[in-house]
Amino acid sequence: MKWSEQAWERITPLFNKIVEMPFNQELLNGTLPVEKFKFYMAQDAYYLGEFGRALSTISGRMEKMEHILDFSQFAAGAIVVERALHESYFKTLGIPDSINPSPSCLLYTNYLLKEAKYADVAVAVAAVLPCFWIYKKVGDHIYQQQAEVKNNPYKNWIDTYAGEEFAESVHKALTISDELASEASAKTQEAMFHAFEMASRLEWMFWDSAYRLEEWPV
Ligand SMILES: Cc1ncc(C[n+]2csc(CCO)c2C)c(N)n1
Repeated sequence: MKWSEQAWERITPLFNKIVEMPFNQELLNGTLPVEKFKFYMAQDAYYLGEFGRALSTISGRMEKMEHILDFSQFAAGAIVVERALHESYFKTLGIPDSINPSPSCLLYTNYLLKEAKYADVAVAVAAVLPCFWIYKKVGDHIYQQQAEVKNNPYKNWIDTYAGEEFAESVHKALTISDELASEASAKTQEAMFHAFEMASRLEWMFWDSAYRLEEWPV
């Protein structure tokens, strides 16, 4: 079995929980309170900037030229999405430009930046993979079901993760993960599973924190 197939098996119970989260259910049926969507958007803009930085770091650590190019294209993709958010949702929803990251957002981005810089590069790739793969799977799930929902105010957002271009990036990220895993020691493969599971858990926390409008306790 491929590394990625085993990795998905490990997070399947968590993925099922993610799909059932109130944030995603209400996004899908269009009833998500706009305050929660705004909070999510603002935090996601911060996330995307840091995610782009982590992808650039990984790009520079890659051995194969093709992988350097792939990861720099992923990095550019994340920043382009961030820019698009600013041009569309930030203006229409009135989100301020300066964003303080929530505890969960900061935990997630700092975890990715730490892995990108200090972990074995195969482990760093495993840490950024849930961002691609879980969004693709959640996006596909929501996209299929929302066809029945009329006038969903969140339709444009849902559509961004159901596109062909995004599907291609996910496929590339998966292929690279499996290639690096096949060249890695058993110990490194295990560390890759751990990073993949940790980042998947942090994806759950990111949605949960948006739904709770998470604040710093002090
Ligand atoms: C918390 C959070 N996690 C994942 C994504 C999805 N995502 C953002 S950029 C990118 C790759 C672009 O090349 C993907 C898959 C998100 N938006 N927010």
